Parts: sequence; structure tokens; C-alpha cells
Amino acid sequence: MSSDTRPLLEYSNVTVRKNEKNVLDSISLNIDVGENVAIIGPNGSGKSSLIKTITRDYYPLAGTDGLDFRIMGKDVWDLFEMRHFLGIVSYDLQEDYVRDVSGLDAVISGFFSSIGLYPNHQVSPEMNEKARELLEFLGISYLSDKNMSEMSTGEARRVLIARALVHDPQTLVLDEPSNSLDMRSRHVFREALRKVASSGKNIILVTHDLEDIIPEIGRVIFLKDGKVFLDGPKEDILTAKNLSELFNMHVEVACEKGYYRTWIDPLSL
Ligand SMILES: Nc1ncnc2c1ncn2[C@@H]1O[C@H](COP(=O)(O)OP(=O)(O)OP(=O)(O)O)[C@@H](O)[C@H]1O
Repeated sequence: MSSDTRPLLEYSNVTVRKNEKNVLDSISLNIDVGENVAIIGPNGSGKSSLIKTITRDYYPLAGTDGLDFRIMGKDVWDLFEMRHFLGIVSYDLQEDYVRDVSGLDAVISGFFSSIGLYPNHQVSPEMNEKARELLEFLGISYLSDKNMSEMSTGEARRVLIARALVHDPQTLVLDEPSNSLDMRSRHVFREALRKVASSGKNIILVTHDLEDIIPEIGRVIFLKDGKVFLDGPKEDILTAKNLSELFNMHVEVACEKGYYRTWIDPLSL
């Protein structure tokens, strides 16, 4: 089988235990290369833990019956090798970047998987050019010389998308990307994501906000209490009934021009 026909993710019976708690509980999940997926769940449902299994920060309980834990057909990964097809943008990463690093250097640092650049890093003209191209692609060339510590949250987050794209990965994984962005910054951020998706890359997006589900995302997975609660085409999954069960409250939902929004009927509380 050629490498590009193998599923991106093949998980079966993945249980992750931390401090005597199953943070993921027997997760079975296949995601194919080429799929754009949103993973939705309330606080504490296991979304970040799932991402941490993808980045190999968390490992499943060994010896579980029927355990599969493969990415692109392999269960053991050299992280340097993995970054060529997986780009990760996480909230933790943004916190690490509150420092005096220019936007351009922050992007270039993606080549070294470091936080900022150091004297031992040999930056080639190609790296420089690629980083500038990515900043331009995302419409943020104006941030090249600005320090990350002086950028707004939304600006810094777009720089981190550019950083995650330096190795031209097939898939971009984003953990709660619109957290603490205002309405306009959310819109600008989502437009940047749409641009990435339209360029042929896949998006795996973790969020608790349905408005993050850009029209290019076709599949939705609900996580609840560390388990896959529902999984399928977004039109089937994103119903008021399903969302109400996921969040344990009466949720209304509407879809307009390809975007979803939810609200809570105060009379139902
Ligand atoms: N290293 C850990 N040690 C102990 N408990 C953990 C650890 N990692 C996660 N948990 C617990 O596992 C559960 C799932 O956490 P996780 O961060 O994956 O949820 P989440 O869906 O991303 O939540 P949020 O939306 O609040 O970010 C939570 O109850 C959390 O406290």
C-alpha cells in the first residue's frame, strides 16, 4: 500500500490514563488523509488529550485488547519525521511565544522546532524565503518585524499557523484556535484557515465553538467523558438534539451560508 492511501489516524481501543483517571476511554477512530474534521466537546471531554496522542505526548495503556495506535500506518514515530505531514497549532505553543521574537523569526523557528531562533541555528536563504512566502500567503507580511510579545492574540495565532506550515505538512491540527479572539479576529482567523484548506491541506480542528467549523469541514466528531459520542457528516451530527445531549442542556442550532451558530433558549434552563 502506498503511503498516501494509509489513513492519517487509525485508533482502536485507545485508553489514556492520567492520575488514575481515564482521560480517553477506549477511543476508536479513523481519519483519512484528505478529510477535514472538527472534534467538538465540552470542557474536560478529552479534546486536548486526543491531540496529545497525535503529537505523541500521551500514549495509550499498553496491552489493551485490540489496541491500534497508528498514524500513517505506523505506531512508532520519530517526531522530526512526523512534522513533515503534521503541523500543530496549540494554545500551549502560543503561551511559549510571549517573548521578543519577530514574526519572521517565529515562523523560521518552525524549521528547528524551537521557540525562537538561537545562534546555533543556521538559517538558509530558502528558509527565509519560505517563511516570507507563508506570511504573505496568510496576509500577515506586516507582522514580519513585529515582536510576538507585541502582537494581538489573533495576529500571533496566524503567525503560528505560518510556523506550522514551514515543512509543507499535509495536515494542520489546531487546538481551540479561536479561544480569546474577538469577533473580528475570529473572522480573520477563520478566513486564514479557509485559505489553508483551499490550498489542498487538511484541517483537524478541536474546539467547543461551532462557529469555528469552516464550510470546508465536512465531518464532525463529538467527544464526551473521554469517549467518542457521535461521529459523522456535519449535517447529521450538528442537530439541536445531539448538541443538547453533548452539552447536557437545551441547545438550539442554525446554519447560515455554511456556518453554524448555537444559542440557548433561556426558558429551557
Ligand atoms: N496529565 C493529566 N493529569 C490528570 N488529569 C488530566 C491530565 N490531562 C488531562 N486530564 C484530565 O482529563 C480530562 C480531559 O482533559 P482535556 O484537557 O483533554 O479536556 P478538553 O476537552 O481539552 O477540555 P477543555 O475544553 O477544558 O480544554 C479533564 O478532566 C482533565 O482534568
